Amino acid sequence: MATATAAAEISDRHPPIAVASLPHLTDHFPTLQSRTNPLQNNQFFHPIDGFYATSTDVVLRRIAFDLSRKPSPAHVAYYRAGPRRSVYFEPESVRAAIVTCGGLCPGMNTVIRELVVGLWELYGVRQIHGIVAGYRGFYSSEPVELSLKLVDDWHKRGGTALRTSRGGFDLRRIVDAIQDRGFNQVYIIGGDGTMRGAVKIFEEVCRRELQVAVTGIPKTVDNDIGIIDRSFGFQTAVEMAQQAISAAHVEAESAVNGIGLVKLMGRSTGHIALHATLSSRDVDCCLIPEMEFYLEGDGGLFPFLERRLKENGHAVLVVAEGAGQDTIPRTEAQKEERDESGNPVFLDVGGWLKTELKDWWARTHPGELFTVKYIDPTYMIRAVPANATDNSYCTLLAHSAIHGVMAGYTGFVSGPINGNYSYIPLKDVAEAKNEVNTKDHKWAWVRSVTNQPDFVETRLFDPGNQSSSGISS
Ligand SMILES: Nc1ncnc2c1ncn2[C@@H]1O[C@H](COP(=O)(O)OP(=O)(O)O)[C@@H](O)[C@H]1O
Ligand SMILES: O=P(O)(O)OC[C@H]1O[C@](O)(COP(=O)(O)O)[C@@H](O)[C@@H]1O
Ligand SMILES: [Mg+2]
Repeated sequence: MATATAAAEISDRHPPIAVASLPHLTDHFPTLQSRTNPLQNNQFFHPIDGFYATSTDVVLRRIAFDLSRKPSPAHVAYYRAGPRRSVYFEPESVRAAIVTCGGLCPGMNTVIRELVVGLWELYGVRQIHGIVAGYRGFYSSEPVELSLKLVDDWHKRGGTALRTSRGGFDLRRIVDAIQDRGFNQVYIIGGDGTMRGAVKIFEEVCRRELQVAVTGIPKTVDNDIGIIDRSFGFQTAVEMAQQAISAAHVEAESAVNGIGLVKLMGRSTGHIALHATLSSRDVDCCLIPEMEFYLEGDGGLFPFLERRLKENGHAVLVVAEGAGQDTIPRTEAQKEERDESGNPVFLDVGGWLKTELKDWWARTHPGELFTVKYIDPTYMIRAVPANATDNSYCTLLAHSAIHGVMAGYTGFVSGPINGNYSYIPLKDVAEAKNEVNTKDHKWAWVRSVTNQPDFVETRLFDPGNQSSSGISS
């Protein structure tokens, strides 16, 4: 059969699998003794064949390929997350520290709770400490003792019960505190900035030859962290974003020439705006940081909105906070402004658009009714408890992290890759970005749902404008 031949040819060309190696405590402590995983004697687990993940269980990073293209030199794969048959910690000797850093994200409390529950129930660990208010908490406050009882209902609460902050990353003092307090497992929950900090902590721990496992649990409401499928809390945030879009839609369609304008989170990536647009279907135009746009002239935002107002009487516009930042006029001082973590401070693209829209309408349609209702649900979409899907995701994430640490891995992150929980080198995650690819199918879906201009090629495809496009028949 032709297909069998094709399959044979393909397997001949099948590139080798390159497994991303993970740092392990035995790299620095080769004589460290392993012991049987206490799960073996846990009354709630009956380890059967396949229960323990082994070093040959891997997850492929990419699962979609174009067979007609030259194969890449190797498939990249990551170790599958899960309990290992042997562990490198005696439960009684574990002193775990958990810290949350950066902005809020639905599910942070669930991750903390499940780290405590997993360590306590699965592995019998009792010394679990919460670091208060982000990285600075390592050296500026007393840790809180965490117990099953204390964290019992934390998964129902938004925010982080440990509190969080930006800035305050003092590497020497943080690692001094880890050393002085005798922490040997450090669980760091945070976004891209936090992960970059975690890499430095891991490297310093190695440099000082401390027997400490460091793991990162990626938290980012706007899904800007690469390699993993998505971050926890993202789905919850998209659901909340949709409520804002619905409200904007109601306001817009109840007005005469009404524009509903919603600003959503997304500093450098427009995933929340994109997903909320795709699922809401009320959106006429979605603006994201990965795509430049312009307001007036052929193919611009305003002529497009004018057409929509003429056709439908209203329009809904969704804009990610990082969109248009290069277009909004700003002073030299504003250009330099940074938050405590060093992130650039953005100007309010929603407020700016609202003003520009009003000016444009007053200029071009004097005396005609026009309304812009601007909704900025920024903190509402992230300060809520996680939904059911995100809650179970947080649980698996936390337990995966614990299994990896107990097995002696360090300098790693757990996260789902193509739906399978995996262990990824921390450094790779800290460096990987997850931007919206405006050239791929997902963005094409957005454009097919909204029919919005692409702000680049519109004139080329406008049949009424062929002379200026250079297209000849
Ligand atoms: N490059 C970096 N090196 C070390 N620490 C960093 C770095 N970037 C950010 N941090 C620290 O990580 C923490 C969170 O960073 P931030 O950017 O505010 O949030 P997020 O982790 O959610 O992106 C802060 O304490 C900040 O000082
Ligand atoms: O006012 P804050 O707490 O600095 O938070 C605002 C920022 O936090 C975020 O929600 C998330 O950012 P991080 O992932 O870097 O924490 C951004 O989208 C937003 O600009
Ligand atoms: Mg960030």
